[in-house]
Amino acid sequence: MQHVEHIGIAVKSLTESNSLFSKLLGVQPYKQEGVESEGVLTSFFQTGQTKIELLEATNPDSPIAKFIEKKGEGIHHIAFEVEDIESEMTRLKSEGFILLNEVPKKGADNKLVCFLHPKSTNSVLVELCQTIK
Ligand SMILES: CC[C@H](C(=O)O)C(=O)SCCNC(=O)CCNC(=O)[C@H](O)C(C)(C)COP(=O)(O)OP(=O)(O)OC[C@H]1O[C@@H](n2cnc3c(N)ncnc32)[C@H](O)[C@@H]1OP(=O)(O)O
Ligand SMILES: [Co+2]
Repeated sequence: MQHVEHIGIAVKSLTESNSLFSKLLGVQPYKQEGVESEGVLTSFFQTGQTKIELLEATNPDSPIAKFIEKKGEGIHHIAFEVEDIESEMTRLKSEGFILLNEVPKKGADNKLVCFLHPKSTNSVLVELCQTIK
């Protein structure tokens, strides 16, 4: 695992939270991107080497909608940059971590991603990200 690539924050309104985080961070989001497969609209802020990813659900079945329904807005996941996502997935699986997808899937911000089940990571939803070259 390399650095923390982004921290994912579940929000009800991207418009409102974009404004709040722009004030908080002193920067504007550098991109907004929908990921239909996840039922999310994302907004990214660069904060040094790491990013803040705000996530709004675009349908009621979205993991973000379910999260907010159960827990309200807040930190949703931590994403780590990895060099080779497939070898990292193999390594983590052999270490007993539970992969939520067996094949890397297309995420936002030009990444291939995989998620680990929180029950195998001390209740922290972990995302692996590999930059698509
Ligand atoms: C990929 C695009 C973008 C990117 O960066 O590129 C994204 O980051 S998209 C982010 C949204 N997508 C995902 O989160 C995909 C992975 N998530 C899932 O598969 C589910 O959300 C899952 C399995 C984590 C939870 O599924 P579900 O909500 O259906 O199950 P439960 O509500 O029963 O939860 C089971 C258990 O997990 C706990 N939980 C749920 N979400 C989280 C969370 N974000 N962090 C920590 N723990 C979480 C929940 O409380 C339950 O625990 P229990 O003790 O049984 O109550
Ligand atoms: Co993410």
